[in-house]
Amino acid sequence: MAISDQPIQTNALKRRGLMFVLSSPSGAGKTTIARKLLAEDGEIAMSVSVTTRPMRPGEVDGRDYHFADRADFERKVEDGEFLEWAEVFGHLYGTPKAAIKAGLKDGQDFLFDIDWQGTQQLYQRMETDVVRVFLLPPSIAELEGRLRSRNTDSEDVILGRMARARAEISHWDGYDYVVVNDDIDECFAKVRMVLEAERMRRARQTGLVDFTRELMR
Ligand SMILES: Nc1ncnc2c1ncn2[C@@H]1O[C@H](COP(=O)(O)OP(=O)(O)OP(=O)(O)O)[C@@H](O)[C@H]1O
Ligand SMILES: Nc1nc2c(ncn2[C@@H]2O[C@H](COP(=O)(O)O)[C@@H](O)[C@H]2O)c(=O)[nH]1
Repeated sequence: MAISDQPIQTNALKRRGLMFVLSSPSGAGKTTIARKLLAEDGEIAMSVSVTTRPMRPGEVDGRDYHFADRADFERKVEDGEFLEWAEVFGHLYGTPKAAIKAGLKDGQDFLFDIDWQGTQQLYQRMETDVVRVFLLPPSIAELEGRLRSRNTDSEDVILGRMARARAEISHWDGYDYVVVNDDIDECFAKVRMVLEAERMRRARQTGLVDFTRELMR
């Protein structure tokens, strides 16, 4: 059998990882979709942010966030340890730089649950690695219903999140893909399609040069 007649191991082709950003107004469902993606896709890992906000019941330090106090966070900003950072709802949130940069080189994909400010900063710094997906709720009433049924926040916090919702929605045009999260399964399927397609971008598939050279030999 000639070399070029052997089965092609396309899933073994080397590629650079990507930074998959999921943003939405608070309560639209990005955490829900992110958890499904992490459970069902073995090639993507969560980028775990540093935050100064208090831990919620059920959260685990190092898994959901790296929890830090303000002084520690500000020191990390000074030391240039973040790819991006922002203040959201009165607390600081930031993306640690070192692990992400090393992982991308090794073909690791990262999932980001960050807001529009962080997305803009990431895009400015790492444009070609970033894929930006924005989730919208089917309606404002449904958004409020989801925040309430989540049962994690006080009335004041819920009102604060609702007050910011319209401003957050106004950033929809800073994203590459926009998906309405009405039915969870449908939304998830669409988000997954975007991820699969983006993995096949020619520029990310660093193994294509050798592979096509071999095919053409
Ligand atoms: N398509 C959907 N239909 C009904 N409920 C949903 C849907 N998607 C998410 N939810 C529910 O809505 C609530 C809010 O979802 P989630 O916590 O994922 O939002 P979020 O965008 O991550 O919010 P935050 O920015 O505040 O972390 C959760 O209780 C979740 O189970
Ligand atoms: N710019 C960044 N935004 C972040 C980061 N991590 C989370 N977030 C956003 O904060 C709000 C609130 O999150 P919550 O977990 O406290 O409800 C939400 O919009 C997240 O997307 C980050 O590293 N950078």
